Amino acid sequence: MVAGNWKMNTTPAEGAALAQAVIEHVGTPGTKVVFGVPAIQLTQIQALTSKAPGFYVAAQNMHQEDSGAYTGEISARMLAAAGVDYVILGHSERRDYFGEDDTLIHAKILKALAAGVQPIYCCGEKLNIRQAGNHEMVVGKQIEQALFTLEAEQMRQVVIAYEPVWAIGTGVTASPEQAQDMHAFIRRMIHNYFGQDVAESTTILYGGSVKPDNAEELFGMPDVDGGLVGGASLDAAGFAAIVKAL
Ligand SMILES: O=C[C@H](O)COP(=O)(O)O
Repeated sequence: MVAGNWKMNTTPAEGAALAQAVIEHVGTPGTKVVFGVPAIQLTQIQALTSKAPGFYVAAQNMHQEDSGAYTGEISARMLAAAGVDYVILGHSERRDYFGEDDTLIHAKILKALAAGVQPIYCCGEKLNIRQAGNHEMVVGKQIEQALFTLEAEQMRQVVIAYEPVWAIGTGVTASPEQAQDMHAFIRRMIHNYFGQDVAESTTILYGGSVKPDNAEELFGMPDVDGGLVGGASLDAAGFAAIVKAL
């Protein structure tokens, strides 16, 4: 899978043009291609992807309750009813700027699964944690808290995105070996808790300064199943090149 996270970029007109251009550049993809778009564009991009085999649409966030007095929020039920396929949960920007922790993210994951929207669960360590050599401990705890009460059948619906925070939007990407080591660690954790079958079928994406010129090397690592792409997903030709690298 290659998922683009547009974050808070593009107007509806710009978003429609971007998605259309990517679809034209890529043609029929040999992998799943996901557009993670601003909420206001979900129905519009869904209308495009529903006619383009291999393309899907993702929300960038949702609320953990079904409905109620939560001004400004969107529920999993609404996403499902709008035909949204995936929802990005636990992105480091949600954790840092909106105070989301793994208890809250876990609640959101359960709601998304119950509604039939597949979570793309983001985890990853900050630079000081990596420098102290504690990255496996921190990411391990994130995985455990967010995912380790799910049933195996629920876990099969979850996509994991490992995004070292120090690589997001910085131009500094993890080396292919650093990405592989962490992905293998995450897959071992999934294996130990959910068993081999689930571990092998779980898609683990790498995110953090993925660009057309480093995608092939990163995606070439055995446990890297694709990417969650931020900045480079806003350029149609560049994003298409990343899709083709996979
Ligand atoms: O969700 C995507 C990540 O935050 C990566 O962003 P980036 O590719 O701009 O580093």
